[in-house]
Amino acid sequence: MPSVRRVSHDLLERQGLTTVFGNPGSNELPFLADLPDGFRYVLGLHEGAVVGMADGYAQASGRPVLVNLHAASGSGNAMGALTNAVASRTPLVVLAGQQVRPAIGPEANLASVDAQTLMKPLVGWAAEPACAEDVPRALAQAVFEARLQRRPTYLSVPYDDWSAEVDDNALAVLDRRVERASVPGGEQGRRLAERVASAERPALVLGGDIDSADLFDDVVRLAERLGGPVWAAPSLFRLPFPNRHPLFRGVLPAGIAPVSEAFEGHDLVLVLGAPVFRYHEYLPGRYLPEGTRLIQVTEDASAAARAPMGEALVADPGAVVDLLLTSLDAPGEPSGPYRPTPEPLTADGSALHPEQVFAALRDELPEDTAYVVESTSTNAAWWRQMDLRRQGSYYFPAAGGLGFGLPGAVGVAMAQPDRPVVGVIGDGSANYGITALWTAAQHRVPLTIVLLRNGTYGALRWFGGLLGVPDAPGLDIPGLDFTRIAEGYGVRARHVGGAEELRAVLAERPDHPRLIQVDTALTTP
Ligand SMILES: Cc1ncc(Cn2c(C)c(CCOP(=O)(O)OP(=O)(O)O)sc2=O)c(N)n1
Ligand SMILES: [Ca+2]
Repeated sequence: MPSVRRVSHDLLERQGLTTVFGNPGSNELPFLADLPDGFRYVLGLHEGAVVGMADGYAQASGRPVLVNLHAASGSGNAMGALTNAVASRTPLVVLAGQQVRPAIGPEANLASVDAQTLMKPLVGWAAEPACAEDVPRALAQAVFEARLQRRPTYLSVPYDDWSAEVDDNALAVLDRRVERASVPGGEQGRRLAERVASAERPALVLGGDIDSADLFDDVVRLAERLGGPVWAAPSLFRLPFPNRHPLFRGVLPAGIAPVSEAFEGHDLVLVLGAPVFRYHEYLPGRYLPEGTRLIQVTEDASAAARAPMGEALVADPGAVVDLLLTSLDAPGEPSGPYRPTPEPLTADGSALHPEQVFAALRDELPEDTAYVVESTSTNAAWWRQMDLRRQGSYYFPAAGGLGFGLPGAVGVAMAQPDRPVVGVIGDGSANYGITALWTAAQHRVPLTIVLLRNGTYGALRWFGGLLGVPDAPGLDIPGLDFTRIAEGYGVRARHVGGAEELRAVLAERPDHPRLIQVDTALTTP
């Protein structure tokens, strides 16, 4: 009879989870034994980097990804990075090792006490099978839950289960096919189409799911058909619309009152592929202006259930976009030229203004470059200078948890080896996932990291002013040299002084990872 391990490896192979991101402990070794050909194990030196890389890889490949972590200590290290994966609705399957069952209750060393509770409420589903024979089915459930709910799942498996033998019943899970299909048909579809068609001043709000679901070009057609303004939903982690398109009004401010002000004068706000809304600063006010109706379309039932206002339709946004494009008879036409980019601001002294760095990226890198950004005081500069017009062009930590950027860039580059990938990372953020540089070097990932060094936690300086704590301690991070840190992890690095030198270096196309450090002036987010 086959072993739990053999059946589980077979299941993972059939479900396409053959790239495993991990950091092993002794509990995990029995699962890793006899990994079949075709499996690729990508080692990260810290679990935060492991999950960040897996998150980037899963987002860029559009497929669930297996993450193999050590019991409580490894799973605990992964929590911060998991907050981003939860917010970006990334389907990660986290498989953690566990002590043998008789050793869990007495809390022997490496026992993960109450393992499936440890990761809640972060993961959408967590379990520890009651017996070895149930492991293949539980693993299949973890994969299907992650894929259906688009949320990380967690499975804790005692390490002696993998060698246990299973009967033919356990093999039944190998042929399972589990899919979701939700298209608003009949009366639901007609009513929605009429509401949108009859709106006099509609506005569109687009979420990260639009980019994740590769609807980037479809929503441009829909927006040009509707003719109204388009916003990106607050707390943007993927770009859902060309940022210089004449209809694009930018990212909605993350406060209740300013969002309501933005909707003034619109009789219908159609929200596609976003929660309503992921506010940030607490700025109380009316949720919606008088006379404005909001309809949210999302396949995330929890997001639909928890929204504080408006109507919600739990459906596939892609199917709704198709429905509206078919039913709206307004011909629609391109809405004029894309907005030109302004001259980049400059800074006093030797440091560059972030806008000069971003203008160099825009001018010197190919149009299909994918950017993974984690620099929290330069968002305004970034959107003033960048001109992104392709699906999958922009990734940002979805829950604002630092430590996604650098590992995420490695993961995106591994998933899309034929696309230029650039990480734009602050000197504060870089430290939360720095060990991913080693993995990039080991796998010779073609990747450019642009390290913005302003010597401080710039965004917190700005928040300090906002919150009346201008002289908060612990905000300066002087003396970091990421060229030497990177070289220590095996990644070639250089410091560039001026804009022209930066442009010349960016124009090179190395086939290996590199880090470019540039001193930048502090700006406000
Ligand atoms: C895991 C984690 N720790 C701490 C923070 C708090 N934090 C921190 C520490 C920021 C400063 C980031 O500094 P940076 O150098 O990366 O970028 P800027 O200088 O452009 O702000 S922004 C922010 O929210 C966080 N978001 N996530
Ligand atoms: Ca900084």
